[in-house]
Amino acid sequence: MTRTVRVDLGARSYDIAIGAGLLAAAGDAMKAVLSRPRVVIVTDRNVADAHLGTVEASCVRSGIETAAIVLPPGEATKSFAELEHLCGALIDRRVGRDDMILALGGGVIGDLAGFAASILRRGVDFIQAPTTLLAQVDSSVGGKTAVNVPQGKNLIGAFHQPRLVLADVAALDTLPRREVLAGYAEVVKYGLLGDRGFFDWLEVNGPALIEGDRAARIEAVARSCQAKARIVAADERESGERALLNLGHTFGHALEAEGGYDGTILHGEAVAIGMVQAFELSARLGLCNGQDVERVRRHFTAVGLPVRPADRGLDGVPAERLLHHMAQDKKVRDGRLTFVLVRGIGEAFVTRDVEAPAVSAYLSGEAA
Ligand SMILES: NC(=O)c1ccc[n+]([C@@H]2O[C@H](COP(=O)([O-])OP(=O)(O)OC[C@H]3O[C@@H](n4cnc5c(N)ncnc54)[C@H](O)[C@@H]3O)[C@@H](O)[C@H]2O)c1
Ligand SMILES: O=C(O)C(=O)C[C@@H](O)[C@H](O)[C@H](O)COP(=O)(O)O
Ligand SMILES: [Zn+2]
Repeated sequence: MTRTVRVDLGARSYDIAIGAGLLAAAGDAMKAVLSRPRVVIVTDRNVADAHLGTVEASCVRSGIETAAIVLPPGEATKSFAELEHLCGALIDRRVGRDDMILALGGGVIGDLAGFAASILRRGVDFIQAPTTLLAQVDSSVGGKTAVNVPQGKNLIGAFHQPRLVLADVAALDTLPRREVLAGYAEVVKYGLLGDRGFFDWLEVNGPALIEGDRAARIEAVARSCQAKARIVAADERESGERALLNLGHTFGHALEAEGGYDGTILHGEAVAIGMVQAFELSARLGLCNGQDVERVRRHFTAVGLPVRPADRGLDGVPAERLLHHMAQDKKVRDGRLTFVLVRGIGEAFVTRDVEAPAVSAYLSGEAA
């Protein structure tokens, strides 16, 4: 059975369909949002090998013409160079304002193709068909699109909402385990930021979900999308509450920049470590009790996620270097860092009241 979550954004509202086998029926599902029967599919080599044929065959059955652009896999593809290459390829295929771009892949493809769609001819529609757990629970929803630059993550981008999201959990059957775990970190994020009951549920059901249990995956994707859809509908452009979705990301993005986007550390792994750090800093500031910090650390460790920079060989990075990366964070206001901290599991909040020396002391391992 397909579950549907609506993202309520007035004229830019859209549905997220969640179920098993949706890629095989993508043609019919997309028809309602196409101006003409043509879709240009942007994907990466791994996803093309596993799923492109299924989507193309479905489009043929539905009378939709397709063209495919296949990019290299990995975080390095979310770059200016690949953006230029992709825009050129879309223009060569004469993609116009009445065409539809289909982002078929993980967060890298969704963020890059979505950004290309936002700037091509000043805006072309796109559909997200997320094929990683991370993309199904997070990146395909909410309209943040971007590329990375050497100075930091997602620093060049735009808000551009998709017209439809097709989250086929059957596509996750071919996803490598390390990628499943990285996506799982963003699932846990929803529990940690605002839903203690969901975290309780994940402590019980997380291991089965990771092993491939379909029902658990559908439930986790649907609950995550419901949480994200509610926050995005309330604060589309991140002027307030949406910043909660950045829990763990101020620390995590600094680690990713240090890692050089070469696979040393995956986004979800950086977010897992970053969330533990947000809990540890909160406890150090007297905001959160130590039992909740330990519970988060224990759950991540139990499922096989990293909990400290050393778990990905990123220990020993000087605190000043990490703070230098954090100074590029999009949440900085008036030169002050903004942190998402916690009063406990399910109780995150946004604050500008943390002084850089306190963060530096924590990152340097100085006694509290
Ligand atoms: N826009 C947002 O709101 C948002 C939210 C969270 C993360 N992100 C971004 O998402 C990116 C990470 O996305 P990701 O974790 O999906 O990584 P990814 O897109 O790099 O995909 C991970 C790997 O899995 C492969 N893959 C994808 N689907 C597959 C499948 N079904 N079977 C086999 N292999 C498959 C890919 O080729 C790649 O090698 C980061 O750049 C992060 O910043 C954006
Ligand atoms: O959708 C959001 O808002 C998020 O913050 C979701 C994050 O998981 C995601 O990694 C996002 O791309 C980070 O945004 P950024 O603005 O910090 O680059
Ligand atoms: Zn993220």
